[in-house]
Amino acid sequence: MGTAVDASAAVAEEVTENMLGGKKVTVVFVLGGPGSGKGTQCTNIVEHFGFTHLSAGDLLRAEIKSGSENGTMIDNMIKEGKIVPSEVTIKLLKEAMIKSENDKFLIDGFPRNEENRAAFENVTKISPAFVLFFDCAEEEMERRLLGRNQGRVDDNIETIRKRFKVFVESSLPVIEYYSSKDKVKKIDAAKPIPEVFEDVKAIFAPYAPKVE
Ligand SMILES: Nc1ncnc2c1ncn2[C@@H]1O[C@H](COP(=O)(O)OP(=O)(O)OP(=O)(O)O)[C@@H](O)[C@H]1O
Ligand SMILES: Nc1ccn([C@@H]2O[C@H](COP(=O)(O)O)[C@@H](O)[C@H]2O)c(=O)n1
Ligand SMILES: [Mg+2]
Repeated sequence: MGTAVDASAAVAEEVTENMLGGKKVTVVFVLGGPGSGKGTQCTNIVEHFGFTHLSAGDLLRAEIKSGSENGTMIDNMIKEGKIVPSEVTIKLLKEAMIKSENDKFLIDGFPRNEENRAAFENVTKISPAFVLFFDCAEEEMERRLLGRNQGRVDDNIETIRKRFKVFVESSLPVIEYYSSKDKVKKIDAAKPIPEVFEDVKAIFAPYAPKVE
């Protein structure tokens, strides 16, 4: 009797694990300091491994452009390098995952602080398969951001310094949290782009689409 109950509980857990919008999803969090190369490598991962890339920053910038009621607040937060309240960002991520036909997601730049992490877990019940952490020195990240030339309102030296401070004080503890759960795969992101991708590829090999 005890065994039967245990077995059905295990099955139920498997069925409900990481379910969202009626599908079982795989989520990889992609973290690293501003300019560490998260977006650049996500583009490569999408091409080679069939994931959908959801950048929290891009979703927030799209929300500003859409004329949403939260637009002014988000714009002010981004200009100051501050973290937008979790409910706003999680709503955007959740909607994007449900709308997508894919079931494998790279969530780039999220969770950025403990509030992001705990709220995402509470709202979605999703745990990441792992956390990809792009490790890079501030000096190199600063050089990259100042040379990015994509017209971002936060790519100026004052905001960059604020973003570095937020990363150290609020985002590194999230990486430490997942590290304590043995979920972090750390990449040396100071290397040239193709070399970083070689290291990324080794990690994603188990997720390669099957060739029929
Ligand atoms: N390994 C690398 N070596 C040199 N330049 C790089 C490398 N990776 C990315 N870059 C360049 O650095 C800049 C920042 O890269 P990217 O936008 O991917 O960083 P990010 O981590 O997404 O930053 P943010 O958190 O600000 O969105 C871009 O101009 C990109 O071309
Ligand atoms: N979880 C997040 C992610 C981002 N932001 C805000 O967007 C800015 C830009 O993010 P990028 O990942 O594109 O660099 C970031 O500095 C924050 O202001 C956020 O609030 N929460
Ligand atoms: Mg980015």
